[in-house]
Amino acid sequence: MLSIENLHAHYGLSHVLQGVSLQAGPGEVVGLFGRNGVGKTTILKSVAGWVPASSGAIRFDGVDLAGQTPDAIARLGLGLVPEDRRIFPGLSVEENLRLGLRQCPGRARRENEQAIGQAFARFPRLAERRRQLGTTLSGGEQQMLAMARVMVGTARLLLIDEPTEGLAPMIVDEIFAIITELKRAGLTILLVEQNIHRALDVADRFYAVERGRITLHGEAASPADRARLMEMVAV
Ligand SMILES: Nc1ncnc2c1ncn2[C@@H]1O[C@H](COP(=O)(O)OP(=O)(O)OP(=O)(O)O)[C@@H](O)[C@H]1O
Repeated sequence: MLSIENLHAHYGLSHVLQGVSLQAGPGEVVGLFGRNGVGKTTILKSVAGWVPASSGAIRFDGVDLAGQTPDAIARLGLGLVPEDRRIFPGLSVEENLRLGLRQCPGRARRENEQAIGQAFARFPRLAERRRQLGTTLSGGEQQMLAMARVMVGTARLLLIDEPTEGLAPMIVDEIFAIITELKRAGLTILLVEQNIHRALDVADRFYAVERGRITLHGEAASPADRARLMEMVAV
């Protein structure tokens, strides 16, 4: 479904991704782990077209994503839930949610309304606050809104960047419950998460990143692979 081969990316002269290769199959949850600043976010942003690849290939269902705009990539069915959540402060909760519909311009209005209805049914807290400005939401609610916004589109692959960062433990549970539900619904997910144990409980496989390279990959269910990962990311 997603295949990244020998991806390189730069910020100016800084060579941030130095030959990343990874795969995610249909319906898989794949964890992406590593210390701060090793390039995890840049991998997600390259896939979503927010950061251009210097070289290498990114294919989604066989389609080469090179040179495509973020909007075009989103319309192919790739949804990025960024770390900073990108909730528009001047827009209401519902207006923020409806921005997700821009990714499916050809879809019937009735289907769009159904998707909005389903999102509000799934996130009753957002439904209660639908007319409030996005900025009045708590961090957890903003994260839910960011996830709901990609869910109302036609995304089949979600790229989720540190969804539980800065959230209280109870809300973290809720976010992981949502990710588990998305997995059950058959979505493919590439998940960057500092809370490695929790992420491994929902993931099928994982990759570890060090200085812009993948240095380990393994099965989430394998105690030996988990032990190797924990050894590597331990400070
Ligand atoms: N817009 C940018 N311009 C220049 N350098 C950047 C930019 N964004 C990130 N970097 C640098 O690129 C490197 C990789 O950053 P990236 O955010 O991909 O890492 P990360 O593994 O996701 O880390 P974190 O967990 O801190 O988000 C870091 O050294 C970072 O400082």
